[in-house]
Amino acid sequence: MDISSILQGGYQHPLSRSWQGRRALTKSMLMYPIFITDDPEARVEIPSLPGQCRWGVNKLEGFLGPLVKKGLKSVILFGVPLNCQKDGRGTPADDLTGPVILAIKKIKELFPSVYIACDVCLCEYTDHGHCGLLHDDGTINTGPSVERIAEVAVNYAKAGAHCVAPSDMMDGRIKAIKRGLIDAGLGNKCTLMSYSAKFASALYGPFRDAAGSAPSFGDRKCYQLPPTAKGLARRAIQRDATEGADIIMVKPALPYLDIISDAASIAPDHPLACYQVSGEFAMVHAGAKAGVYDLRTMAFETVESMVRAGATLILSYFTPEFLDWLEL
Ligand SMILES: NCC(=O)CCC(=O)O
Ligand SMILES: [Zn+2]
Ligand SMILES: [Zn+2]
Repeated sequence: MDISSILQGGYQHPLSRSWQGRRALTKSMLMYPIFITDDPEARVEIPSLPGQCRWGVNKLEGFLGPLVKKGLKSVILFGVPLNCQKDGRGTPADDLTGPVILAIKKIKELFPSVYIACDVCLCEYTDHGHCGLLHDDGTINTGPSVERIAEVAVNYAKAGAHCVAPSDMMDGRIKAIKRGLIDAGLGNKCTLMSYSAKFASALYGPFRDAAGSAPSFGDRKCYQLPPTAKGLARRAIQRDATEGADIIMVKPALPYLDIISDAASIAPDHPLACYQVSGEFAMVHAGAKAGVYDLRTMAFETVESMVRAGATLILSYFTPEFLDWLEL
């Protein structure tokens, strides 16, 4: 089967079907990013992300149960391995006994209605903290990086993930992952959500504290997009749509509303996601704490601006609050 022939990966689940239409903000448009660590009993607060914790798999029932009751529809999992041997190729990423694969299975068993996406990247699992494999001189080695990232994505899909979401920004990974899913018989069973336009932003700081994924040297400017690069973002969105992405994502969200709007016109027939990242969430909280505005009003204003720009799916740490605030 050819890559461009596969559409069913994007609507195999009732929730991913709902993302194929456009509407006002509802609970089903929110995807909650959660951090899973390898101590099964962990519940460790993340100081820079108010109200967010690193969770062990044995705590997921107590954590997610009340949210599912309030209408939580989907989560995106980030692995935070603290007790594993990291190496140059991110071997622990798809360890069958690692936190992500265990959490996929646990959440499926406990909450079969919850749609499970997995962030796919190597930075949490490599000893150098970069998102791909490196040459000896420290630059990205694209071919083997793409191969490894596709392997991890397919292994998450095999473990039962409804959606795999590569955030590494290596050229060619969307095509390779789609090919890998098709070859594994999962092309029509797993959604491929591409972090297509991921900018090298100052807003990822709290996430890097949470996930322990700051690079040990250098930065990510050679693979994440320069904040001024509207043209590159448009080309990346176009390319990923052509390479077989089922959902396009823009990240961060608030400083890049123009890119969200561009994506909506470049790929009008795809669901469009945006990620209100850790630094955006922390900013909304900090402003509210300083008395600049009301937290709830500002949370709505930011997320509704993303919907207005064209987003149909929003990854947000405010998801638990929105489940209280929204009727539907
Ligand atoms: N792949 C995830 C990130 O790089 C950061 C997200 C955030 O700052 O919330
Ligand atoms: Zn990464
Ligand atoms: Zn990342």
